[in-house]
Amino acid sequence: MKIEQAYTIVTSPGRNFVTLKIVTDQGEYGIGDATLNGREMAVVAYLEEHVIPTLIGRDPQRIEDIWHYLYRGAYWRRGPVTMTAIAAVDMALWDIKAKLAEMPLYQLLGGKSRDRVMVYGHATGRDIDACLEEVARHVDEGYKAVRVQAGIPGIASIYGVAKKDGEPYEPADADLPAEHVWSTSKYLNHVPKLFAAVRERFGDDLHVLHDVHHRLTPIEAARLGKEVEPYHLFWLEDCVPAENQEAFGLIRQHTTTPLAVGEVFNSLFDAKTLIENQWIDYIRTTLTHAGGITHVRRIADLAGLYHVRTGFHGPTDLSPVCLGAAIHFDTWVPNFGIQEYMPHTSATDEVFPHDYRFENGHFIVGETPGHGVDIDEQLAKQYPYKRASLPVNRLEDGTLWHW
Ligand SMILES: O=C(O)[C@H](O)[C@@H](O)[C@H](O)[C@H](O)CO
Ligand SMILES: [Mg+2]
Repeated sequence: MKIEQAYTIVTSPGRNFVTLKIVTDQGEYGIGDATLNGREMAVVAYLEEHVIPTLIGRDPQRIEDIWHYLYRGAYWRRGPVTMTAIAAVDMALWDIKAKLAEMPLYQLLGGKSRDRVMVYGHATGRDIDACLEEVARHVDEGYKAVRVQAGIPGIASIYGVAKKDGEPYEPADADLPAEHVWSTSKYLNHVPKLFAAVRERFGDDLHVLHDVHHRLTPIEAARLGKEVEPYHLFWLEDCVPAENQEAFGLIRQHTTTPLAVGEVFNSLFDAKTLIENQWIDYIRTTLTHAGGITHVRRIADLAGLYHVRTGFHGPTDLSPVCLGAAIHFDTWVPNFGIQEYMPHTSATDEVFPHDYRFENGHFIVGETPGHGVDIDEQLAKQYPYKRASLPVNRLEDGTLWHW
């Protein structure tokens, strides 16, 4: 069996998605997600110019060999563009292999470790009251876990909070990056009040999470972790930028609040020190941005040795192809923690027909051979690519900060 053809499909049903389709000489095909939010066309160019021409004629069943060919063979290792391109190939090849085996992907990985996959949804509001209403809506819809992000008095625009209450949040909202103003002290003073209000209204059973989105220093993160300890967060996410993995050692010494990190990682080596020192509790790296199933499986296996569980990234800027494959992975992986879930628009769901379903706060994996997600290429053509950039943050004095 040979790979006969491979091509990228760029579509924007509300937001941009990049999909790689690989077709064999026997007519079987697989698809992989190659979406890197705000940098989509860099991955398209990498795939079209450097990856696809080397795939033609190869045996699609040799997933491991193709992975190493693309990783080692490039000489230039790692990086989000390279690893997203490799991930798309890997996901498409696992899709093909599972279709050939006539099995849903989770069976090939080792079968079910659980019947359903717990997810967390996003509650966001311009102020605490609006945010609590959104938490209530999620609880009514059956969610067992909710991420809570509220506007901060004195900060006009902040990550995770929609411009208007009730609207879906979409960060890549401008052709060129919007500029926001950030104040660490206003943020740190407000967040504990938010979680006090959440616990007072919803009691102890609901799992609550919070995303700091990389904006603190280690000692500030330690303070926040300590101050929210009484509210028993499921996790505190990305409390500092993580290029310097040692920084987490300091945070860990100060707080028992569980720590999650890794949505921007693209390699096992981004997480190795964090995992081996047991400085984190959840690893968030998902399939699309870190070399696909083949590589993320290695990360999860290492994590399992150190009591670190998975908590895959799942915003709307990963396509249903990534989400579908992730649900298979989540259903199998022994050290599963939780799966992030931001519902896609109905236009996106139509372009990407899928067999996973949401039920009572959980995803239920489908039984279709492969990863269970397809793309309607005709419909995809109706939504042309439109450049969209993520915002940047500046401190009140104008210094460029982390967004
Ligand atoms: O926890 C999350 O879901 C993330 O922080 C996202 O919302 C990122 O900001 C987005 O993926 C950037 O493109
Ligand atoms: Mg995040």
